[in-house]
Amino acid sequence: MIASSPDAPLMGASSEVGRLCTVLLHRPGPELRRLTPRNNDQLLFDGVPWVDRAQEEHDAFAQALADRGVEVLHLDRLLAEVLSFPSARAELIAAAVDDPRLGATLQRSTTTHLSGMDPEQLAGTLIAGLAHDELRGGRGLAYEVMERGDFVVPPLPNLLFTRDSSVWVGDQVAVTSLAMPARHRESTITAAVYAHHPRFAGVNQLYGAHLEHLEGGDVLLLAEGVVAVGVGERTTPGGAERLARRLFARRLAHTVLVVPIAQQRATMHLDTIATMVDVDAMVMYPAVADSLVAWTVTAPDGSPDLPADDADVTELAVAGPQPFLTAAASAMGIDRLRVIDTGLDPVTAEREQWDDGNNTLALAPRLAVAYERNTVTNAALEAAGIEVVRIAGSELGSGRGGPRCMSCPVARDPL
Ligand SMILES: NC(=O)NCCC[C@H](N)C(=O)O
Repeated sequence: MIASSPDAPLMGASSEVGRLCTVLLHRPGPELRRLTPRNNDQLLFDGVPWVDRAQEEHDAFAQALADRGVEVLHLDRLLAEVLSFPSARAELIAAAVDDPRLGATLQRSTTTHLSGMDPEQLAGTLIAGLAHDELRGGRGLAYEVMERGDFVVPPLPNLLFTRDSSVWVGDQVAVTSLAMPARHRESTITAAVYAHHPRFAGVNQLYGAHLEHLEGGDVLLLAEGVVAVGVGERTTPGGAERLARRLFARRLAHTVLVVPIAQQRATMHLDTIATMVDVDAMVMYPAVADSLVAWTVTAPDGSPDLPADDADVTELAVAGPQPFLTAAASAMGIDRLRVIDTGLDPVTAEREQWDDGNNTLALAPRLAVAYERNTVTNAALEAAGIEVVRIAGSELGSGRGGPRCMSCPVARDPL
């Protein structure tokens, strides 16, 4: 039986750079072995990774965090633990078969199959998926018509990128609403873990998987009370607006900067082009540094008591657009937000942006984890006084995500 620890540290985060205390990771497993040249595009990978090496790289990432005093939580273990609770099992099995491809008969036989599993097996199957030929006792028209290699329950190879399916703001957690069909089910897992695991007992959920699309990679906590939200391929303006209302209603932020980003794979999230490495510094793709703009959203004047989360009648105050760097510095109350460039020349910058050179994970002010391959960006970071913890990512990077994407901070010290 699992129990919450009375010694568990306080949870929550109010910045990108406060000392990282606890982080949620997911070690890639059998779900990555499902990737083939036929399905990798649909499953949002740019290739077919060498899984053993990806696991070694991830283990080294987790170790680098642990070596610096960070408590590492593993999503698959938390999931297996909550699957000992009947309500969590029922929720997650229902989510796994909630797929219009299946039809009622196959949904029933899949539910029966999954219900017979112990928590460990069920956690493994919810993540790695269930192929047609692994389903004993499958029935129904859809089952007959499917090919042997088809998935009754598709795998979740992008669970590796724990950043996107939940994000903490203050002491609350936003379970997000992922835009791409290949990732929808991920947030049913994070929602169940936060709702049922004793470790998170009493934590308020700030957002939900059924709401407008919002992904954690688009949410940057620039400073206490100041949240930047990228809108583009993944997060919609509607998602940014809903999050802003909720942050204001719960007094978790006073300003939300809404930042349009190009709707393309290379810039799928705001954290693919910029991340914080110090209280007043970001590493940023230089090609966007001058053109990036922000709309500044604040709670309406004279509303000290915003009534409830979704008081949709409340008009938010919206100003802009302004250059992002100007709007951010002003909201953060600093003279200037310093920018460290990814790359040196435009071609190197483009290559290192693609390889997640901007996607750093700060462990504390001026201490960040980065992929070793981005040598020019890392040298620029060091020249600017940032200590860089280098990790290998040749295989992990084939999913197009770096150290920030692969981590969800659960607790950071306040600055
Ligand atoms: N925050 C991030 O940029 N996460 C990386 C997500 C990569 C994943 N293959 C995706 O396309 O969603």
